[in-house]
Amino acid sequence: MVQPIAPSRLGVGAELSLEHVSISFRGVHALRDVSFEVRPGSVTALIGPNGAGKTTLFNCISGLYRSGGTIRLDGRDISTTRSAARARLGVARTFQTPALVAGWSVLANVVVGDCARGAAGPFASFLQPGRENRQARQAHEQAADLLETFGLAHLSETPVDGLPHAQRRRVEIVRALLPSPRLLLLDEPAAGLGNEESFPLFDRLLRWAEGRDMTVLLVEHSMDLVMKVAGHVVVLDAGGVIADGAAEEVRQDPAVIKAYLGE
Ligand SMILES: Nc1ncnc2c1ncn2[C@@H]1O[C@H](COP(=O)(O)OP(=O)(O)OP(=O)(O)O)[C@@H](O)[C@H]1O
Repeated sequence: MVQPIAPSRLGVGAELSLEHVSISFRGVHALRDVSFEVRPGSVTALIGPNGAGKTTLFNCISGLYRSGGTIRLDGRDISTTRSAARARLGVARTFQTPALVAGWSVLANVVVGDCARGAAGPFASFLQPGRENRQARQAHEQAADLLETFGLAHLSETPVDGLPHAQRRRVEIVRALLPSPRLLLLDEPAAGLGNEESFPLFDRLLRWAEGRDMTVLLVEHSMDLVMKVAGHVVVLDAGGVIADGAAEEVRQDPAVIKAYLGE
């Protein structure tokens, strides 16, 4: 099922391309020789049993971990680019457990996502007085629009602390969308949600993404959600890719069934 891509073709026309990505922690090979591509505008699911290396791969793509191998965004090698710079290039992510700032309102937590757009550096406000204010105002307006789209407008001024899990999850996704990322990495967005919550959330997300050229890479344990939204599925097991293809094919792949269910 895993069809190796010829090295000369790697990265051509792909939004994200991983070539021989590897990382070890004190002798444990969390990722070994991971190579696959994600097409522009697609939704790709990254699945695999617990400990397969999915979150580690997200940490490598977003730049939290430095891995071996090559990571390309739209053909550009970002393997040694710092995580803040990757964010400015359009890589956004969410975390397995929503990482929100305690004590801050929903709106404030979303507006923080705008820092990924601060590409101009510290001299920008000196060279263009008023620019920061304009940018902050724009970020607030866009955040308010997104909160409306995702059904959170009525909670705008509410501190995030007491919100139910499903709403915290939505706030984190909205924050990741604020800078209009080109590549969105979603780490288990349906964890703790039933289909009745995660399906409408994805309907909104995919409707929002239409016409925005956003590519989504999704780590997800809910196969219901994977089958609903992902055309392409990559399966990791023990740090290596064991399958890479169309969702329905991958689901029937004996190597995948064995990885999940054992012999
Ligand atoms: N910072 C780290 N230090 C040491 N080991 C790590 C570190 N990060 C990940 N690992 C190890 O790498 C392996 C892969 O972990 P990872 O969290 O990426 O798996 P996962 O597929 O996301 O699992 P799950 O589905 O349970 O979230 C595990 O053996 C884990 O213990």
